[in-house]
Amino acid sequence: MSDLHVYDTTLRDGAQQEGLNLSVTDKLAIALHLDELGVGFIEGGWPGANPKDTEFFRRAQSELTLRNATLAAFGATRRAGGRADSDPLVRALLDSGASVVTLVAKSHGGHVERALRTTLAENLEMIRDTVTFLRGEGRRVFVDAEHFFDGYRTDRAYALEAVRAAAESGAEVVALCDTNGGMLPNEIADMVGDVVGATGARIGIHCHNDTGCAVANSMAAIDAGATHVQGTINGYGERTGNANLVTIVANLQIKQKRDLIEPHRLAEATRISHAISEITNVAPYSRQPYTGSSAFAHKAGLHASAIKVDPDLYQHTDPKAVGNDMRMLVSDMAGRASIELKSRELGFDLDSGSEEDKAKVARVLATVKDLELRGYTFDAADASFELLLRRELDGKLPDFFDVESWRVITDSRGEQDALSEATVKVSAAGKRVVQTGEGNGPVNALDHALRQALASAYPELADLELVDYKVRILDTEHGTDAITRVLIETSDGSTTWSTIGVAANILEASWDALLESVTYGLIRAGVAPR
Ligand SMILES: CC(=O)SCCNC(=O)CCNC(=O)[C@H](O)C(C)(C)COP(=O)(O)OP(=O)(O)OC[C@H]1O[C@@H](n2cnc3c(N)ncnc32)[C@H](O)[C@@H]1OP(=O)(O)O
Ligand SMILES: CC(=O)C(=O)O
Repeated sequence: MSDLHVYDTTLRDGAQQEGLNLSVTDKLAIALHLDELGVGFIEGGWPGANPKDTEFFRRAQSELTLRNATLAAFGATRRAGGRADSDPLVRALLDSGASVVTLVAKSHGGHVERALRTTLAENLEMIRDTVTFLRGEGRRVFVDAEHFFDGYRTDRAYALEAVRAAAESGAEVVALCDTNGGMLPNEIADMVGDVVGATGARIGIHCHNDTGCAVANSMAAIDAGATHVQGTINGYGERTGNANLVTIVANLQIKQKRDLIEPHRLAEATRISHAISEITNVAPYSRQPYTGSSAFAHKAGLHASAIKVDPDLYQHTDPKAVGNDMRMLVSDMAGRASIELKSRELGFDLDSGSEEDKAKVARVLATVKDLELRGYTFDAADASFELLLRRELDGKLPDFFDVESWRVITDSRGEQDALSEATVKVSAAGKRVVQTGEGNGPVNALDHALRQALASAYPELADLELVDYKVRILDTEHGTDAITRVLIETSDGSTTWSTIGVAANILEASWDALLESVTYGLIRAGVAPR
């Protein structure tokens, strides 16, 4: 295994992201995921700065069993003019019970004078005193040299003195921080190379993504001699975020063949990245390198036709290495190969080379292109594509129910919120049902009425839930005559699927998407028409 430290700061710097708010229980759960991923260090927060982080470290001592990682407590050097042994925040670091303490220290002369409002000499003394004290108390100490690169530009000698002060006092690592995130890879490489040579200290790197270069900057620093890298899961962090640690690890491990974490752990990266998104309640970024749902999704027909021969022709690596999957997207950019591969993904073999299969593929392709011209978008509605495919292959879909009519009214009374009421008339399992349903909007009311009407024939529908509803007006030049596209996302508790409806009338488009959602749900549940 490589001796490069993989240091995660999701629970501290990641939690500095706007809108991201973690409870102690959330933090404990995320720590377990990070440990499973195989990171070396987990920075849990700043004990003493807020009761939540203090509580996290208290509970971690009895409730958190880490198999791979070491927990680190983050804090600052002692206050100017004080003493480390009596500084309440430094003492809180000791009380946290963490065996590793990471101290943020100033390394930029301008910040010392303007933000700390103390002298350059006193700042060096704050570093020495705090590191020495914590080392004396048996802690491993890492130092985060804040604003290092900006400081190096304005006063290289002082920036290096700060690194030496930390290292000579016993800091095991001095992580150079691009705190404002404004650096570029070539500058970082030069500066890190210089610091490694000039100080002999073990150097780490901590980058923010304000230039969109956080990962590239971290990689450049490692190339230049850094042996400790900090980052966060999903690139969470203040402003535009921190370096995405999974991207860095995957790059180093897959592209540069450095053994950082065991391959079976890297193969859990996509699942863990998404599991952490669930806890943070921040929607996963689909275009995230390696772990995003679009990271290995292919839309263009030419790509699909080459991928049919060999996936490596249009993929930089095997998605399985990070636990992701290749996906085919079907749209008006599809070709025959896209349909064949997507069908295979859905469990239909249209790839035999027979004339019959070729004709089916051509028919599906023509239908997709025609519908896309009329406003459909199947790459966002996988379930509707599967229904289209089944319709084309079997001639029709299973005859679960017949719709006689539907109607919806919305009324507003005085100060009360507007309420919608829908009536649907359907036949299923040999019975005609007239059912009303209420909702806070017309689609919600239609969804309730439809599923209640079908409930006795298909109790399986009770598990379905409409989780997202998106409307887009196409061709807005025509004002109210424009076409409406509705995408509905439905969940059965374990899986979600998307269906589409397109019509001049928003309710008709919504109704069509709802019917597809229910039909797909019944097929998925393995139900036969009753
Ligand atoms: C670059 C980074 O992201 S570092 C991590 C930043 N994270 C956070 O700030 C989140 C947690 N912070 C907090 O809860 C609070 O800011 C606390 C508890 C740390 C301090 O709160 P307060 O005592 O109310 O001080 P306040 O936040 O206004 O100012 C910070 C103080 O720390 C001092 N300080 C800043 N950096 C350092 C440092 N590296 N070493 C020592 N002191 C420092 C500042 O000069 C200021 O001192 P002052 O009170 O004498 O003016
Ligand atoms: C320490 C830290 O988070 C920074 O300088 O960005």
